[in-house]
Amino acid sequence: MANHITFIGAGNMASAIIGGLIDSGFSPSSITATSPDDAMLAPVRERLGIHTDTDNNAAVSQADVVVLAVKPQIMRQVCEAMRDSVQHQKPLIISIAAGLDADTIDAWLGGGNALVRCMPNTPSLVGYGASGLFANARVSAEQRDVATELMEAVGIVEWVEDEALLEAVTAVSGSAPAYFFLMFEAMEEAGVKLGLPAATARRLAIQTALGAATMAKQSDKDPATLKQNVMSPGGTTERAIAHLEEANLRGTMEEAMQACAKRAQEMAKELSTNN
Ligand SMILES: NC(=O)c1ccc[n+]([C@@H]2O[C@H](COP(=O)([O-])OP(=O)(O)OC[C@H]3O[C@@H](n4cnc5c(N)ncnc54)[C@H](O)[C@@H]3O)[C@@H](O)[C@H]2O)c1
Ligand code: PRO
Repeated sequence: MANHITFIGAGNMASAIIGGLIDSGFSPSSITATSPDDAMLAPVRERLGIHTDTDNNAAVSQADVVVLAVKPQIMRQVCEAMRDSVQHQKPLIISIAAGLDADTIDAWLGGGNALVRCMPNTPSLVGYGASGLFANARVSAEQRDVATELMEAVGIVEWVEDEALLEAVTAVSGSAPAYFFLMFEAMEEAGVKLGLPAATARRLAIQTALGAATMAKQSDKDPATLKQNVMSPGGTTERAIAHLEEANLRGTMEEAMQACAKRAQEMAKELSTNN
């Protein structure tokens, strides 16, 4: 594992990853998080016991891993302002920013960097994250292991060898928590129309999703078989599933995920040229 990890940005995703690292035994004294606003850093410092700094360059100068966790729209200005310290220190760079390709970030940091691009998701906050990772040619096998260990602290990790596949990862896991939250909203609304109190419908829907996901993860049966096991011939589930198939749920999911991946592509273009 790394000796010292610096997080540039101390927001939702950075706090989630830091929390996971500490829970998995990484020493808080080996972690620094930065933000220009010390008022944002105080709760992180107090809750997690890590170092904080309002100076990105000072924080980079002691790190062997630097995680870029600021919003994509300000990434260029943040990277260019710490270019000299990155070039001097040569840490492993891990960017979790959506839609910014490895070469663009590397160039903003002065070039020649070992850089991993990561697409995490918000369930990292509760240790159930799913991250897709891509390494540029300068990343060593040991640095890959460091990145894997870092992101496995908050969930599962899948490496892709073609950077463009991070767009697919964004569609399948990065943005996908929102698809399930939409499903919870819809199920709660429908449950209320069927007469249940909203809180009851919500609790039942969420617990059912948790149960279904846990079964799908633990079972050696594929999702189609698990689905079939719920569907008694001529029964209630068969009727509901037939309705979802007729309404083209599969086609709608495909279109939504294509739109997501396309937007990731557009963002990469917009952010690398207009940033
Ligand atoms: N939220 C998601 O679902 C999600 C999923 C995948 C990837 N991401 C990526 O994660 C990154 C962070 O997202 P987030 O949701 O944690 O955002 P956030 O707004 O919660 O956190 C951003 C942090 O950056 C800090 N910051 C601003 N300017 C800075 C500067 N000059 N130097 C250092 N820190 C600075 C802010 O104080 C804040 O703590 C983004 O690039 C986003 O694309 C987010
Ligand atoms: N949230 C970010 C977005 O919606 C990136 C993946 C999840 O752009």
